[in-house]
Amino acid sequence: MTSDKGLLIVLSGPSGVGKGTVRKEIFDDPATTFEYSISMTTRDRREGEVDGVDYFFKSKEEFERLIEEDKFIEHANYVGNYYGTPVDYVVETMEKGYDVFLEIEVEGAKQVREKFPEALFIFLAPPNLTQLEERLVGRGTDSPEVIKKRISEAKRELKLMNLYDYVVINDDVRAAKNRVQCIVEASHMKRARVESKLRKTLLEVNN
Ligand SMILES: Nc1nc2c(ncn2[C@@H]2O[C@H](COP(=O)(O)OP(=O)(O)O)[C@@H](O)[C@H]2O)c(=O)[nH]1
Ligand SMILES: Nc1ncnc2c1ncn2[C@@H]1O[C@H](COP(=O)(O)OP(=O)(O)O)[C@@H](O)[C@H]1O
Repeated sequence: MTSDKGLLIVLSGPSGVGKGTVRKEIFDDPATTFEYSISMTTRDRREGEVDGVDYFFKSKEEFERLIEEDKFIEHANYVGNYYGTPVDYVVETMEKGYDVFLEIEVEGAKQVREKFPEALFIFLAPPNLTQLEERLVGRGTDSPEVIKKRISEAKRELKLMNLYDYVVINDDVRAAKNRVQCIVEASHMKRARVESKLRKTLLEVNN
């Protein structure tokens, strides 16, 4: 039985759909009880970002050494930089009984599914491709060529959404945050019900 262990929650989806925005909304809510796993990356620190808060910023050499040492649950090369989820923090936090939340791109989520099939996988989807493109343009961080590439990548990624446990449409940030929180609550209730049934069956078998 695993009831003492925390749940691993994975929020993923195409670039520009609003993963970072929804994640921030979730963690700005004092009612949120899950722990955020801070990723490691080799990308440059942006203005206002703090090492150890937004990311652990690493050199390429250091990141590759950590890959060699098997220190990641998953890692991916995204637009020329490495991103990865540190294994120790996630495992230790779940062992203590806390839920751990990952906000990662689609390739990384695929790797997590292989290692933690019991995790909760939530795909954040745009209301439509036009709005996805508008968000990428509106964010102002990518050139028109990069946006074109991200849209074509998004079309491929959207086809994978049926592999997830839940799809949340990010039409409104607050609504999407609420949906994610409800899904986590529901998953806890479902897990408790399954474990209670298992316990009953075990009692019957043992008597
Ligand atoms: N696979 C993986 N992806 C990550 C991780 N951390 C962040 N990402 C994803 O990497 C992508 C780029 O993140 P970032 O450079 O912060 O840019 P932005 O989110 O597009 O502003 C986003 O889709 C994040 O969800 C991680 O540990 N592993
Ligand atoms: N529900 C929403 N409605 C309108 N704009 C949104 C919504 N969610 C996010 N955005 C905007 O879309 C852009 C991309 O969001 P971001 O969180 O950076 O995406 P991701 O982390 O998935 O790449 C940002 O400019 C953000 O303000």
